[in-house]
Amino acid sequence: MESRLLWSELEVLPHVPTNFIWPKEYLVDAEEELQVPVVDLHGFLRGDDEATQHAVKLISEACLNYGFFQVINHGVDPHLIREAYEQMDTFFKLPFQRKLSVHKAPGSMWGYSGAHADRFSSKLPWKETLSFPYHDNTLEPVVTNYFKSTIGEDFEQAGMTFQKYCRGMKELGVKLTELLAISLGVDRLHYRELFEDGCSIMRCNYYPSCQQPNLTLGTGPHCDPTSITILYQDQVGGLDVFADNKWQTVPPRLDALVVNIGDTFMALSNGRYKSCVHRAVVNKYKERRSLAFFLCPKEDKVVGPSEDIVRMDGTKQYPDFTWSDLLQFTQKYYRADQATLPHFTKWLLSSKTDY
Ligand SMILES: C=C1C[C@]23C[C@H]1CC[C@H]2[C@]1(C)CCC[C@@](C)(C(=O)O)[C@H]1[C@@H]3C(=O)O
Ligand SMILES: O=C(O)CCC(=O)C(=O)O
Ligand SMILES: [Fe+2]
Repeated sequence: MESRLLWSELEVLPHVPTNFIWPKEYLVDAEEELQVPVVDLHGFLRGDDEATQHAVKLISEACLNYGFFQVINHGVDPHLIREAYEQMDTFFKLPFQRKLSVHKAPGSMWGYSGAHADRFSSKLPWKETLSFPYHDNTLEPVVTNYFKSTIGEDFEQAGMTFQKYCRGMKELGVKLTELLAISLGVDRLHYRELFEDGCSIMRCNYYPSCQQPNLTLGTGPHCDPTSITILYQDQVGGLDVFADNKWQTVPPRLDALVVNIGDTFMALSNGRYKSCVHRAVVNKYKERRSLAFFLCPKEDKVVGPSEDIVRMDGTKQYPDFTWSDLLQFTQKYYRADQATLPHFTKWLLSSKTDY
C-alpha cells in the first residue's frame, strides 16, 4: 500500500525501495543485440503468393528458434500508432489520485495498476500499467465506451484512438495466425474461429526513469501466457530476450512492431513454436513506454494442437485447456513468470487443487 501512495515520487527517489529490488540473478545485464528477423508483410497482405511463402519461411524459422520476430508494412497506420502512444502519456501524466480512481478492482484484469503493489509484495515491477479488454463488437465501440465510462468523458478522444488501435492490432493478429497456420502445415484459416471472437488484452506500459536501474526491473522475466503479442516499443529501448543462454536486447525500430509467441500458441503448435523468456529493463535518464496487444482465444474454446500436428509429431506435449483456465491461473494462483506453462500443466493435471 505504501508503495502505491508513494508511487508518483518514486522516480525522483535516490534509492529503490526494498520491495522493488530484484534478486541478483535476475539483474544480469544483456550482453548483445538479438538479431530479430524482420518480416515485410506488404506482399502477403496484398495476396501475393510468393511474398506469402517468403514471410512464412522467415516466421517459421523465427518461431522454431526464439518465438520473436518483427513486422514492417504491417498495415496499421503509423499515425494511429503515434496518436495512441501520445494518448497513453495523457493518461499516465494525470494526477495520481485520478489514476487511482481507475484502479483495477481485486481479481479484475482491467484498469490502472501502480507496480502491481496491490497484488504482490516483493519483486515489484518499476512500471505503471493501464489494461483494458478488446473484442470485436459491431454494435458498440467497447474501448471508447470503457474510456468514457471508466476514466472520464475527457478521455473520449483517447478511447476512440485506442478503439481504432485495437481493431488494427486484432486484424493484424488474425492475419498473423494465417501465416502461422501455413507454416505449421495446417489449413490457412485453421485458427480463425478460435481467435476471431476472443477477448484480447490491451496493455499500456509506462516505465518511469529510475535512479538505480540496476536494482530493479520494469517487467520481470516471463513468457506471455497469451497466444500472440504485438508490441510497439518506443525509441528508448529496454526489451530483452533470453536467447542462447544469455540476455540479448531487441533494439527499437521505428517502423516495426515486435511479435512474439506466447504459451497458448506454444501449446497450439504442440511445443514446436517457442514462447521465449523476455523482460523489460528500466533506464536511469529516460522514461519508456510500450503498447502491448495480447491476442487471446475465445475463453471457453478448447486449446490444443490440431490432429495433423500431433500425428506428424507422434506425441501430444500438453493437455488440452481453455484460455479461461490459464487466465484464471495467472490472476488467482500463480504470478506469470518464465515457467507459467509447466506449472499450469501441473495444476490442470492435479485437478486444479494445488497452488
Ligand atoms: C494474462 C496476462 C498476465 C500478464 C498480463 C497478460 C499477459 C502478460 C502477463 C505479464 C505481463 C507477465 C509478466 C508478469 C505480469 C504480472 C506483469 O508484470 O504485468 C503479467 C501480467 C499480469 O498478470 O497482470
Ligand atoms: O515493455 C516491454 O517492452 C515488454 C512488456 C512485456 O513483455 C509484457 O507486457 O508482457
Ligand atoms: Fe511479455
